[in-house]
Amino acid sequence: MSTETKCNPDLVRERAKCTFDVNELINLFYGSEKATKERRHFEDAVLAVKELKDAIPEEYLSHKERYENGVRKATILRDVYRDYKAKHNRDPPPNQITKAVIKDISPFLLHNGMFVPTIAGQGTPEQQAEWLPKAESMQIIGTYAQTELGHGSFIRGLETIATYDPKTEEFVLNNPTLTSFKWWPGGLGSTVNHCVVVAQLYINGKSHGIHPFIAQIRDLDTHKPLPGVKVGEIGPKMGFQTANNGFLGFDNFRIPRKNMLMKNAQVLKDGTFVKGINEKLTYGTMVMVRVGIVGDCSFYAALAATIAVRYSAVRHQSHIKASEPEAQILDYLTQQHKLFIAVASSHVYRNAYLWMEKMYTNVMKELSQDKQDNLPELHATACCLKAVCSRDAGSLVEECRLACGGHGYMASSNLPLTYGVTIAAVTYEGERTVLLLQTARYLMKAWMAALKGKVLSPSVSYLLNSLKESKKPWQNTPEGIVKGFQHVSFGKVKAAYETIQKYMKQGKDYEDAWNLASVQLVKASEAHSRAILCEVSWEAVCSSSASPNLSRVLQQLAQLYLTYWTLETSGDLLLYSNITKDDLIILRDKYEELLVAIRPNAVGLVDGFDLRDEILNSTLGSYDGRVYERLMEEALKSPLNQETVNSSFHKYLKPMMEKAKL
Ligand SMILES: CCCCC/C=C/C(=O)SCCNC(=O)CCNC(=O)[C@H](O)C(C)(C)COP(=O)(O)OP(=O)(O)OC[C@H]1O[C@@H](n2cnc3c(N)ncnc32)[C@H](O)[C@@H]1OP(=O)(O)O
Ligand SMILES: Cc1cc2nc3c(=O)[nH]c(=O)nc-3n(C[C@H](O)[C@H](O)[C@H](O)COP(=O)(O)OP(=O)(O)OC[C@H]3O[C@@H](n4cnc5c(N)ncnc54)[C@H](O)[C@@H]3O)c2cc1C
Repeated sequence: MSTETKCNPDLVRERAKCTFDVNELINLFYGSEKATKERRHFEDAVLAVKELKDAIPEEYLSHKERYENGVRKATILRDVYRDYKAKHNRDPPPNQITKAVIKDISPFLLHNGMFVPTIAGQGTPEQQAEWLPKAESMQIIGTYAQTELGHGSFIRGLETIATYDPKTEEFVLNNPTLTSFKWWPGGLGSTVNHCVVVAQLYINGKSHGIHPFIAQIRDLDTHKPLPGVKVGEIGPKMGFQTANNGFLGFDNFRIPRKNMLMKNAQVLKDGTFVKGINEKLTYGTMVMVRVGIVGDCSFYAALAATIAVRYSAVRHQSHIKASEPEAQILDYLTQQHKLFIAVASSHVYRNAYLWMEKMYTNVMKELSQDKQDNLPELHATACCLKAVCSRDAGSLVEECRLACGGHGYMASSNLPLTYGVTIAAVTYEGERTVLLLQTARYLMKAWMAALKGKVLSPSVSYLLNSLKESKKPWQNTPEGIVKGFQHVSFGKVKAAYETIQKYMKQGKDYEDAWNLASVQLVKASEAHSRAILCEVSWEAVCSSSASPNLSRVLQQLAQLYLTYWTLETSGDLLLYSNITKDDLIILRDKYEELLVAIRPNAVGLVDGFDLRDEILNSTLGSYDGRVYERLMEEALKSPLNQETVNSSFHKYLKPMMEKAKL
């Protein structure tokens, strides 16, 4: 963290006002004092590498240069990770320092994030022994190639074909149509030489569904595509410019039998297909990544909030009272309304992520003992939390950007890029609506079980309680609000179920009735997610080991989240809970009181995310608050400012002006 020697005086004053120990918050947020120390130590090691610093901002580079610079830095970063591991005999601690180096998305994201985990999760011990050492040491570089031009959401509809040839004991990979071409995989464009390819398995003309295969697609020495492989990059996008997303097609491309990842299903030498215990285990990597995305949402909300809150403390505009100097924009209640929800949401997502991570670890342990009972709950919960947190986080980042006025539109604020990256998660790893409908399937089943009085899984057990408690009066307490959100979810689940029944009674089949009820089903899933987020985050705050000073502020943040969403969804609460208009007025006042109570700690709270200037990468959000100086310094880096007169003057402007005289 930078020193306060040249700090903007407003920020110095803000920090002096803070009522809690910022270091305590940092340690709590990241797990412990030791975790903070180790993370900072690793970040120091990365930032000490001079070659990782960019000479000019990436925005001035061409698409190609930007990618090449990304690969250059990703390889150096990889060395730092390797050296750390060799020295400390363990992986570096969880950190976000890649953001300080790559800024956008690493071309190795899919290698580390999905290629290696898929081998680990879907490979047999022999396959793991063969591929993991090479992949983990980067002797080979891979990606996860599932989505195609024609299909992303509906993966049973994928068209890439893997036909088993028992004579040679090989699979023959083919992409028979344009729509079957793989499209999107990160790193595929020009970086990787291997990939996990998800393809339809055919044996003796019979389809056996989709399975993961490892294919080497480029020569390890020349990096040229191997014969039978057509591969390239898909071009510029809204964000993810350095992720190197690519396309891929195979033409009678052969891979050995052992390259089908066979932890779940197997193909024996003679072509016998051995089914796995549950074909959905093939989707396992996606579940893992969806859980991780909830944690990413916490980071992006924290990053945007840090930039916007610090900027709002430094920025003065207009007067609250005519007799007083221009106010810090952070003093406007409307600004607090825009920003504090981002601070609060980052904590909520963090707690939800930790809760989901525990659920994931438990289910993985159970699966290793062939126990699958809790897999549907894990899948349903990961789907809806990923869907809701990513959409909300995208909106929060955009709100933080707008809250920075014109300067928020500058690339150098880092808010436009952050928005592009955050919002991508609404689509990748399962499109939002599609995932919410997966959760709705689970909710409908849970509802039917509730009607029969059966015991429900913990995350939906409130459906049974709500059935019993629906007559109890509303309570204006955090616990009462949590119950209120559960009642809303209960009401929406019930309504969606009854709508399906209504259509079926009218003669529709279940699928059509489902489609006709699907707007309600999506809303029921959203309400279920909100109930989980509220319950989990409130419980986390209540059971935290924080000191009284910090605990007070964390409770304020959690209550802000609960109250914000109560007011945002008041119509639903009026419909489905026993809240009254008077309760809503009390809560509106409470919300405004919370904004005022949080205000003195706003800067301390974002300092508590402990995001270094290099990670923030923002002219507006740095620790010292030198906003205007940085804006000018960055502007002066523009290539257009490296010459007094640009050649376009002589080529175009002057001739135009002279023509105009004639
Ligand atoms: C490191 C960060 C990298 C970020 C870069 C991005 C990478 C990517 O985007 S990779 C590509 C990601 N792609 C997707 O996420 C595709 C989304 N689609 C799906 O996951 C599936 O197609 C589906 C789940 C939407 C539907 O699958 P389908 O086979 O058609 O299943 P049904 O709808 O018929 O449901 C059957 C049954 O299976 C259960 N189920 C589905 N998925 C899972 C799962 N992962 N785990 C456990 N169970 C699962 C589902 O709940 C149904 O159960 P029942 O209701 O009991 O029948
Ligand atoms: C930045 C980024 C990185 C990515 N990286 C990878 C990667 O590394 N590897 C990889 O394999 N893939 C990757 N993807 C692809 C990604 O996983 C898919 O784009 C995603 O799963 C959505 O699928 P789709 O594009 O087919 O959307 P579609 O399904 O075509 O969605 C279009 C619309 O149709 C609606 N829709 C579709 N099906 C239904 C339904 N059943 N019911 C109701 N509505 C429906 C959706 O709600 C949406 O509104 C990436 C995508 C992005 C944006």
